[in-house]
Amino acid sequence: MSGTLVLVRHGQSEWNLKNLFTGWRDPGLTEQGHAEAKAAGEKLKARGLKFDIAFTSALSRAQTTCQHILDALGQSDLKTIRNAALNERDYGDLNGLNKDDARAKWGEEQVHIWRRSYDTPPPGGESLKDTGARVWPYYMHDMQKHVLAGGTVLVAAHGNSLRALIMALEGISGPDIVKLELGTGVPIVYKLNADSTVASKDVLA
Ligand SMILES: O=C(O)[C@@H](CO)OP(=O)(O)O
Repeated sequence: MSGTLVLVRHGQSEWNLKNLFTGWRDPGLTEQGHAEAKAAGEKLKARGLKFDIAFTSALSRAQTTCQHILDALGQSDLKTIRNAALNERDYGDLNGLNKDDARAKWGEEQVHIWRRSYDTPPPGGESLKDTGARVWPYYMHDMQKHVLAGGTVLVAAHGNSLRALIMALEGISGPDIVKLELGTGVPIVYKLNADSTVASKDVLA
C-alpha cells in the first residue's frame, strides 16, 4: 500500500445554479457551494485525514473549495499548487450557454454526446479525451510521486477534469465513462497500491 489520493469536485457554482455551460469561465461558488465545500472538509476531518500537499486548478471555484477544505482541517497554509492542467474541460462555443437552450437548439442526444461522450468535442472545445491528454500527464509527472511516497494528496478540481483522471486511474473505458457523474463537494478517497493501481475507493456522499 502507498498513499491516499482525495478528489473533490468544487461546490455548486453560480453557473451550475443557472444551468449554464461553464468550462473555462470563472464564476464563484454559490452560498450552497461554499457550504458543500466546508462540509467536504468536515467529512475528511471526521476521517482523521491530514494532507501533505494540495493541487487545484487555475479557476476560482476549485481554489475556493480547496481552501474551505484545508481551513476545516486546520491546514489553511498547506502548500497548494495551482495549475491550469486541472481546469474544467473547455466547452468552446457552448461556454456561457444555457444547457436547456442548447438542447432546444441541437437536440437532447447531441448535447448529451457533447457533455458525456469520450471523444466527441463540442464546437471549438475539448472532448473528454482532450482533457485527459492534459490532466493525466500532469498527474503522472507532478502528483503521483507524492501518493507513491506515502503522502495524502488533495485534488480540488472539476467534474470533467476529475472524470478524465478517474477514467485513467480506474481503467474505465470510453463507453463506460459516459455513466460517471460526480456530485459537487463529494470527496472520493482512493488508497493506491505501491504499483499505483487502486487498492480502495470510498465516496463520502
Ligand atoms: O458546465 C460545465 O463546465 C460542466 C460542469 O459543471 O458541466 P457538464 O456537467 O455539462 O459537463
